[in-house]
Amino acid sequence: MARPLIELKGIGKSYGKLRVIDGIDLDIPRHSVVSLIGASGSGKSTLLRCLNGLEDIQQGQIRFDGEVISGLGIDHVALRRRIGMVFQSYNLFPHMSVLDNCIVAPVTTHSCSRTEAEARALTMLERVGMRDKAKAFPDQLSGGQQQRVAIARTMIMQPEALLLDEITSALDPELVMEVLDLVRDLAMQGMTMLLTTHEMNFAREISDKVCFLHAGRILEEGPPEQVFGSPREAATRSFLRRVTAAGRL
Ligand SMILES: Nc1ncnc2c1ncn2[C@@H]1O[C@H](COP(=O)(O)OP(=O)(O)OP(=O)(O)O)[C@@H](O)[C@H]1O
Repeated sequence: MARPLIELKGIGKSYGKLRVIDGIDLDIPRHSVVSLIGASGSGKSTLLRCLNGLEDIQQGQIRFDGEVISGLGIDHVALRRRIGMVFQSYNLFPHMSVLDNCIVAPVTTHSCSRTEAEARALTMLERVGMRDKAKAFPDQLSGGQQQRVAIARTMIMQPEALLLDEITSALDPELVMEVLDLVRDLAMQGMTMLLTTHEMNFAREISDKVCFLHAGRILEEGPPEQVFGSPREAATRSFLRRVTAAGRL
């Protein structure tokens, strides 16, 4: 069997006495989409942040394409080129045009020349339907458009995997679909993705595997039809009842 692109083994993470990640094992095969679901505070974002080195882990090991990427002596700049991350708040630089936002990382990390970065950025902006806004500034864009630019900006670094942390949570409902459509396209093109979402129907539709996190552990994982259709654990059922009542499933 092919080696998973991302392998988490026995991951543990605490903030002081608060145990936030409590022994997580997870394999993410290349070209697959894995969704983390669970109540607020269950550790979903923290796990993503541990993966691209924004947080240290205290136990366990993370491998990316077989290479250990947790612990001391890791080049996080190089790592973040390989593992892109998109956040709930788009984090675009307000004083820079869309195009400049997209080229700032490749140019400052010298991963390519300005000319090449601009060419790549325009191609990527075309792909996310934002090429005509290349000269616009972030405050001239809707939230959905800003998030599409943020995704383009990450994709320009040609990452091998994408971490998406609640990328539609800050959006008005009518803008959610345009961002989810883009993520769906990336999945169809074979991008490996680990995402956290409160959009259960989206997780159900797009994921190869869904993991239900509860108090820092993966309490249940499986194909979406199993986790959503016939959850084994009482806590999963209770969570799904709550999201159904809230109209999210
Ligand atoms: N920097 C920090 N310092 C202290 N505690 C933190 C920090 N970041 C997160 N936590 C705590 O860790 C726990 C897990 O937080 P995390 O953001 O990973 O949850 P989550 O499942 O992503 O929640 P949500 O769905 O609300 O985004 C929470 O109890 C949170 O308060």
